[in-house]
Amino acid sequence: MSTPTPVAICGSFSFDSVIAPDGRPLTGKVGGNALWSSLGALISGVAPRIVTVVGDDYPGEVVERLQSAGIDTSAVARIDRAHPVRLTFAHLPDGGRLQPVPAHMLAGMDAATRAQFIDTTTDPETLALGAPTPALVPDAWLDEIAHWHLPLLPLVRHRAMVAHLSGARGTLQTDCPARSDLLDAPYERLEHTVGDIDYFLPSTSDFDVIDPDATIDAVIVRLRDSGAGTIVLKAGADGVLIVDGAERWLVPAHPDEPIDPTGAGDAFCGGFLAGRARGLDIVAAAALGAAAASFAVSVTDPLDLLDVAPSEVEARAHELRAAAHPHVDVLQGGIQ
Ligand SMILES: OC[C@H]1O[C@H](O)[C@H](O)[C@@H]1O
Repeated sequence: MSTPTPVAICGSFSFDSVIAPDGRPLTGKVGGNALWSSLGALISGVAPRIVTVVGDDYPGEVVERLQSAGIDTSAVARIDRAHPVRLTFAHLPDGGRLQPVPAHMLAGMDAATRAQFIDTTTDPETLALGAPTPALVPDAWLDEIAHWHLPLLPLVRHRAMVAHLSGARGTLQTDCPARSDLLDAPYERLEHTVGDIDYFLPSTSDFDVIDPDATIDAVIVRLRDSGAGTIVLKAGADGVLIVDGAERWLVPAHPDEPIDPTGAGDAFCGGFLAGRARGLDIVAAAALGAAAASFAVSVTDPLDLLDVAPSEVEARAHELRAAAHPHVDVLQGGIQ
């Protein structure tokens, strides 16, 4: 493997309470899009640097274990208040996901468990408190980092970070900004930034909010008309659709019965980032991301990914790369 170039991830850490697909409540888990995507990169062979914010009740052990595993946590900022980002997810047996968990799904739980299912992200102010700001990015990194990743951020923060990092040396990949911020005028809001993003990594559930009545092709065409570069569309169990210039590829998902799908999309983004840092072509990078995601769905505690050997991820990525194929249907009706 050639020496990877340095990568950085600027996103959130969180506490998550989840209803797993089998109905089990899993409460107070450490999580966050920056945590899952960093671990996705790590098990894909590249230790990233992280920019994030943690509250004073966030377990110090998490940051220490990441640092010991080779992840640079020097730009993790501690704030003097309770950790602001708490999310709740219900993963449905059919692969769907609800966030926050609706009240009727909490009805049968005891009071202590139910109390863990408070979701702070319905308040955009709280989400922004836990999100990184441009000022937290060390100046030296603007020259040193070859590839940046921004996981989901509130729209205002996403814009500020894209503006800051598009002037940096490295390439920029981002997830979709928070869907709740796109509802009124999704294309207009995305138009501000998509032209500055080298690799845009939304999911089909983002597309459902961006344009619920349109086909996947129609959304892609519209985003491309707005200046989007390469689009890498995460489609859950249907795999990943890559639209890169005139080329379209479909990378299948590894067939797993997920124990807890929380973090899969972010682990994909981390693996994809690692693949690019390792100089892989875009299809191989997506296969690496899909392999990382398949390990993420098999754990409930993200830190269990520290026990996954990059060679295991690599082997699975090879299988997925071999099964990837050019995808022409996107021009005719999408992958739905
Ligand atoms: O990818 C899932 C992660 O994104 C959100 O930030 C949640 O907190 C969760 O841990």
